[in-house]
This record gives sequence, structure tokens and C-alpha cells, in this order.
Amino acid sequence: MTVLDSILDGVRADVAARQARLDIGEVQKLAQKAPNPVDATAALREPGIAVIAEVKRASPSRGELADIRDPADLAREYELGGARIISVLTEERRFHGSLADLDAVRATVKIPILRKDFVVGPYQIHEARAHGADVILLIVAALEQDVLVSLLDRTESLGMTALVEVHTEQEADRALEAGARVIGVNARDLKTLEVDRNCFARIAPGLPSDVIKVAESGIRGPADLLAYAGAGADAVLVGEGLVTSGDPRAAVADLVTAGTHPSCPKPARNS
Ligand SMILES: O=C(O)c1ccccc1NCC(=O)[C@H](O)[C@H](O)COP(=O)(O)O
Repeated sequence: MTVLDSILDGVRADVAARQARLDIGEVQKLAQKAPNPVDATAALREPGIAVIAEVKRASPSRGELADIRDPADLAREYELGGARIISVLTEERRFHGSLADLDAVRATVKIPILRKDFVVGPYQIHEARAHGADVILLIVAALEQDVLVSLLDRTESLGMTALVEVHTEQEADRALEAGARVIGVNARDLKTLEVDRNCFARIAPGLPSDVIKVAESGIRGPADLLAYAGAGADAVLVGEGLVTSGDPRAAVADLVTAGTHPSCPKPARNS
């Protein structure tokens, strides 16, 4: 069993327990009452390399990362540093996140919020919307193709944006076939946890120019952002490098400064 398989087993059990307490119809009603989603695609298309800053307490690869007592405060620091999107890890068992973190962040920041979790079915999408998320992560390696297509459609039908995550060329082909408009290339192999920063440079050239390309994982500072920008990234998603920095606002601002500097390679977008 891979790390991803074991995470997914836990997620399925946790979703079933939540669903037993509140069924999907009730969650859908709550989602309808939530404020309209913020347009994350527009935020990602603003000039410069977008920084997606992650609230990440722990991870399977690194164990405990940071004692984040107030995720709202951290998200505010990220926003003040110039982050375009806040990513909130809501998986509980391995990442020590929660929907309460999502609520706290939503109550605090105006910029779009990504619910970063291991989505296995429609329940979590409505749940994310009910808790104010604007973006959903869909991991190709975790989903059969028909399920990926249906979850992507459902996400967009709710006015949200799907960040479709891939790690190989084959997964990128599946993401494109499913109709993904925002594709994240995760340098971390979720089955082995190995980080390969060359993964983005291998996959990105095969993606159409109108697809928004996000480089995920292993970004420790401006030099990594510039390398990803040179390989065609529109955005970077950063967790560990920010939560362990000691000054998350300054750490985000350093990335934003690098990503908006005239010398930074420009994303090759055509729409
Ligand atoms: O971070 C992990 O160890 C991990 C293990 C298994 C599945 C997912 C995992 N991380 C999720 C992410 O994709 C990262 O949190 C995100 O890309 C930020 O990565 P980093 O900047 O390296 O913390």
C-alpha cells in the first residue's frame, strides 16, 4: 500500500463519519447559503507569478512542521505579504488540518481559498463550498477518470475552480482530457514522497498555453520560484518553506517580489 492509498483510506472513513452526521442534501443547503465563490482564475491571471501560500501543520514526509495555533493569523500574514490564494490543508490524520481551519481563514481573508484535501467524492466539494472555499484540489492519481470528470464538472457548476494535480505526463494527459483549466504539477510523488523539482519542467511544455500552470512542493525561496517561472509556471504553491520560515509575511513577500520583478520570466499565457 502506498502513502497515498493509506491517506485515502483514512479520508474515506472520515468522510463517511461526517456524512452520517450531516447528509449531502443538508451540506448542499449550507453551500447554497455561503457567499459566492471568489474568482481564483482571475487572481491567478494577474501579472507576475502568483504565490499560493499554504497553512500546513504537519505532513507524512516531514512529520510536525509548525505549531499553528491561529490559522487565521497565519493566513492574514500571508495575505499581507501578497499571497494571491491561501491553501488550507483540511486533512486531519496526517496533516492535522480541519474544516475549522478553513472556517477561521475564510472569516479573515478576502482572497480566494483552496481547500487542500484528498477529494474522493462529491460530498467534500459541497462541504468545501459550505465552508467558503473557492478552489478544490483534485488529485489525478487518486481518482478514476470518470470520477475525475464528474468531480471537475461539479466543482465548476458550483462556480468554483478546480486545481487538478498531476505528477506524470500520463496524469497530465488525463487532466487535459477531463477538461482541466488549472493544472498543478506536484514535484512530490504522493506514492513515494520523493521530491523531484525537475518534474514541472518535464511536464509543463506539454500543456496548452491557456492552461494555468502551478508548480507545487519543494519551494524554499525566490531561487526556486524563479526556476519554476523559467520553466513556465504561472504560480507556485508553497507550504513548508513558509510555515517554518519564522516570518511568513516576509517569506511570502520575498517570493512575490521575485515573481513580479521585471527580470522574472513571464508566464506564456494566451488568454
Ligand atoms: O507534504 C507531504 O508530505 C505530502 C505527502 C503525501 C501527500 C501530499 C503531501 N503534501 C501535499 C502537498 O502537495 C504539499 O503540501 C504542497 O504542495 C506544499 O508542499 P511543500 O511546499 O513542499 O510543503
